Amino acid sequence: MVRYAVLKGFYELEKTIGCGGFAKVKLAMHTLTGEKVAIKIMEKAHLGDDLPRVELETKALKNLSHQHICKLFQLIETDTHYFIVLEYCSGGELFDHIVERNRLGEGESRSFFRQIVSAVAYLHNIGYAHRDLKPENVLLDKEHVVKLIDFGLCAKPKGGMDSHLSTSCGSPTYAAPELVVGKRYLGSEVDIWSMGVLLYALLCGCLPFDDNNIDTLYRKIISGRYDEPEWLSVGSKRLIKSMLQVDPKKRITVDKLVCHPWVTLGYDGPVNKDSVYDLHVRDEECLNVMSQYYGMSSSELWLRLSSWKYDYDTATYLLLMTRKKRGLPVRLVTSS
Ligand SMILES: O=C(Nc1ccc2c(c1)CNCC2)c1ccc(F)cc1
Repeated sequence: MVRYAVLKGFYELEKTIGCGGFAKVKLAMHTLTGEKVAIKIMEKAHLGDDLPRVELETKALKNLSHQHICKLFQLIETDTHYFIVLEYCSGGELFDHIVERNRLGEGESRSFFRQIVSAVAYLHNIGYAHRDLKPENVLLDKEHVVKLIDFGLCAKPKGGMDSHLSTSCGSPTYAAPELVVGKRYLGSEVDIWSMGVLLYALLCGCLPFDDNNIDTLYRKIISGRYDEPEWLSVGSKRLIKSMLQVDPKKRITVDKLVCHPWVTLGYDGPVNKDSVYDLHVRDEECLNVMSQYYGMSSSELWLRLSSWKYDYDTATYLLLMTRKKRGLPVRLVTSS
């Protein structure tokens, strides 16, 4: 097991649970709370021009607090590595869940899709676009609640959500036509297209546009033509069609999506895009447990925590709050 000195005593590293392009994700245990976390480890020397993505992701994650977005607990930088400590999503990738079952029924697809729409609507509402929505970036926690990850390509256009972007990014298979042809595009519109691809994958168990040859794949995306398996209901076909519109101006908007008839069928209303958490809430019980351990007053400890340095104290506090939300005892593991 490769040891990282900076983590010693704070996290116990366990197995590798993911290997992305420039990052490795390892399961770990936060020593003071005993809680499982996922640590995204990146070697600076291997990052090259991907370095700005790390800064973008960490900057975004510090501002995001939503029940369907993977939580950031701590940021660690050494001379040679970045470590991003995140919420562990023990249910793994939604993609694997779909493949295991071949495809999902409408009810289960709708449940997952509503959670994805909730997270994306929240992002757009605060001025972010994800820009890399794909099944691999939709994880499930142990209760199979959706958690969006990988904000390495998200954008917060300076001019707000109505100003165009031009960086070509994301995976071609899920990329909108305007992105693929290199036109300037709106982050919100490409996210809608990618969610259309995600919904298709949920309901059909395959991708609407797929080909091993990249040029053929581009041609399929730009054509906007895809198969409609016979098991798709009229309602789901209509919704997918409204999202996979080649002309971004004809594409459904997220405000229409949250109250679309197919999305709300069987539910008592539109998708709730608000976060159920406030970003930096003061929780007396968690503060008391930590202040006893640190031998200082709650107010003194809150003074340190409320600057949100995303250091080990931030991680301890946020993980105690996670335990509390799960109805687990709010306690620290003092015996070493
Ligand atoms: O928890 C994560 N991944 C994860 C967790 C559990 C399992 C997997 C990935 C994949 N195999 C099944 C079990 C995870 C969390 C945050 C992140 F940015 C990247 C990955």
